[in-house]
Amino acid sequence: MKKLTRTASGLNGSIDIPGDKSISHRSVMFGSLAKGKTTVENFLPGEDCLSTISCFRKLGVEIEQQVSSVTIYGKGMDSLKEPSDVLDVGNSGTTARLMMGILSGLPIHTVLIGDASIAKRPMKRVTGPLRDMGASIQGNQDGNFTPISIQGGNLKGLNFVSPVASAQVKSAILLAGLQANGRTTVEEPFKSRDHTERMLKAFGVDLEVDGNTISLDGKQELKSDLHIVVPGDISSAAFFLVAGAIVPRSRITLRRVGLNPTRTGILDVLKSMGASLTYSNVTEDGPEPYADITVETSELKGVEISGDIIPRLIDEIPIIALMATQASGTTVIKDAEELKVKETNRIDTVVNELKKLGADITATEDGMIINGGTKLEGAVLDSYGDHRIGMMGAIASLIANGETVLENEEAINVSYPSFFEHLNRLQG
Ligand SMILES: O=C(O)C1=C[C@@H](OP(=O)(O)O)[C@@H](O)[C@H](O)C1
Ligand SMILES: C=C(OP(=O)(O)O)C(=O)O
Repeated sequence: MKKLTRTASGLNGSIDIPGDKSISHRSVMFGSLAKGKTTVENFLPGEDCLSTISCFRKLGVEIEQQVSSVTIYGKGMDSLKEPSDVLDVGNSGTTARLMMGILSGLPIHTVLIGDASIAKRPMKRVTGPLRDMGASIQGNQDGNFTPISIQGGNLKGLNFVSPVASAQVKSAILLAGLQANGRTTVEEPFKSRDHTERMLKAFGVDLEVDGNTISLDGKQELKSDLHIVVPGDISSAAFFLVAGAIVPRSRITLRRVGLNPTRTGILDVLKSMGASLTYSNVTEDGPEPYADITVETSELKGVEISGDIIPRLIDEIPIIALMATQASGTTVIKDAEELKVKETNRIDTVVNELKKLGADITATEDGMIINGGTKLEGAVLDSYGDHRIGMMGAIASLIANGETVLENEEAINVSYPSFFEHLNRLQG
């Protein structure tokens, strides 16, 4: 339980945004599949990414980790060994689904488990197509839920049209395709984050991207000796971007924020709502662009958020909803039913927690409607074990009258272990 209070003097100063979670996971995964050494700088030492390291260590990969510096001594895909223990993905959907793609291509037997939240997240979206490629997969409710066991190997390429815009689905199928006989193609309805495509290319994989369709030939090797610099996670920066915009008398700079266009929906929304943002030190020479972003207290107005922008800001919807409570007019969020299958049902948990603070917010089938301009009152909030709901509550406390209590705040360690340290620094 954490007691939090309103910030009187505004947020000021600057922080280095910790490494991107999606890119950190992939650096360990692809480094483990490559032959040779991969070094990673600004790795995110969050619990989710530590789960990925632990899974690959159990598969026999030597990985050194000192906080945000990681070295992976890969020996190629064929060297991954059948583990004597289950692989525990903890709270991480990305670890679960991408691992399933990798494990399906290997001639070994593995069992994947996770925490109580993972046990409720649908896996058929990956186990279905992986079975079609030839993997033998068992699991609760016909392979939809963990525990899931996989006997992989001897896959054939697949032409897969995904019903959801999901980078986890896309990546899982491509990682299986990399080990399959023949060509694999994945098409998605809208473009989801493309870190897998960018990093596989950096590892020397030949892959073709045509709009929302990605194809690759199987039996390709990943080249090694790569040094990966992970940019700051825009999904973590989002909490402070919104805090800077809604807390009176604020001006903060967030350093080296990743600006991959498949992730910058939050910046488009901040801009259309009227937030003041300035960019400096823009760096575009690596596979992933990044920059420093300065945000100041701003007058905000409500907007509609729907369609192809949704996958570009899916994890930012909780904090966008809080921002909308402080904007004039109404904000409508549509086409976001994927929120229901995250660490919690984020339509329900966002609406519940913001209502406790006095917000005028209504859940809909595929999103929420927020009437803004509300003065929030302190309340007892819960993260429900969902890091993003916890951080939304902590940022809300900065503008709510009186005291706010946050239960289960430790969930924040999943993606942002230094969150409260950064918040204290900006509070001065
Ligand atoms: O591939 C990834 O790293 C992720 C993809 C997204 O999930 P979906 O693929 O389920 O949309 C996102 O919500 C998650 O935080 C990370
Ligand atoms: C949905 C998330 O992650 P994952 O799917 O990897 O658990 C998230 O970080 O908000």
